[in-house]
Amino acid sequence: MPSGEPRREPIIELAHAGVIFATSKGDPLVAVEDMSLTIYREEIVSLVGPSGCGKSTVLRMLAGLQQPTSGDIWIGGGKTRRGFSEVAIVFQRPTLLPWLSVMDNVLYPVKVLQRPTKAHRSRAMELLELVGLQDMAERMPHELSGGMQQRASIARSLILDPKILLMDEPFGALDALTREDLQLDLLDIHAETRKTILLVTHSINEAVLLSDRVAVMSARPGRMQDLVEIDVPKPRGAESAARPDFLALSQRIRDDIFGPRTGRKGRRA
Ligand SMILES: Nc1ncnc2c1ncn2[C@@H]1O[C@H](COP(=O)(O)OP(=O)(O)OP(=O)(O)O)[C@@H](O)[C@H]1O
Repeated sequence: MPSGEPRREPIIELAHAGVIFATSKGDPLVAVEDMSLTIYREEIVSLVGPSGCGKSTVLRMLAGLQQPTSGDIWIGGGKTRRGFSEVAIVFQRPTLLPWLSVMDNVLYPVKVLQRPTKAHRSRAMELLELVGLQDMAERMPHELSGGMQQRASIARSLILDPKILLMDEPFGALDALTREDLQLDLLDIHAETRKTILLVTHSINEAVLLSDRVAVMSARPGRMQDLVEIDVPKPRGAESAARPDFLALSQRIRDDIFGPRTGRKGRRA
């Protein structure tokens, strides 16, 4: 590392982590095998790979929702999570509680722990501003579009000030234009909050646009296949996708997943 560059501090470490499920038939299913990856504080890392390769399983391990059956996981330097504030997760579907207003949904994680204070309310309002929903605080979830609901979910995920945001295909259920909008908003949210973000996505373009590094997993059993440093200059925007370096990185990831193209018609090998 060149002198003068800040030392990168690991915040997530997967060391030879694996998960074997018992299927309903009783057979073992190796979902993730020998997965090692270090993620540094304030990074955005995307996890990509073929369907069923174990991306969500890795995320669930880091969220504490799935125990590794082999290997180890460290979060924030410890083997066990120290509290709610370390990790928050955003799913593909917004998962707002339909009987609570947007403000009360954002405050919900606080309410599970204690009575929200004035400071919590003003923080919730700041977060709603951050995601562009400041005028929607008193609305009910059904009055919001899908994109707005996902913005509210992102605001809610930040209310306990987690160190790490785990996002499982967070824009996968949105139309293409809303998706683009939220991708760029996520870059703004990251610039403001400096959270470490691990993003599972099926979109190579999204991974390259948003990430510092892209971890490519092999087909099941999922292992680390490639770790791609995304050195496309920041700040990035929609126009970044036309840059030759962006296109070359996207192609490398595509080749990792599908194999290189061969022949005049560009068929895969
Ligand atoms: N609870 C479970 N019991 C048994 N098998 C499971 C369980 N959860 C996941 N699997 C299997 O583990 C493998 C990995 O699943 P996972 O959802 O992690 O993959 P993924 O890469 O996120 O998939 P996708 O890209 O399609 O969302 C799949 O074959 C899946 O069927």
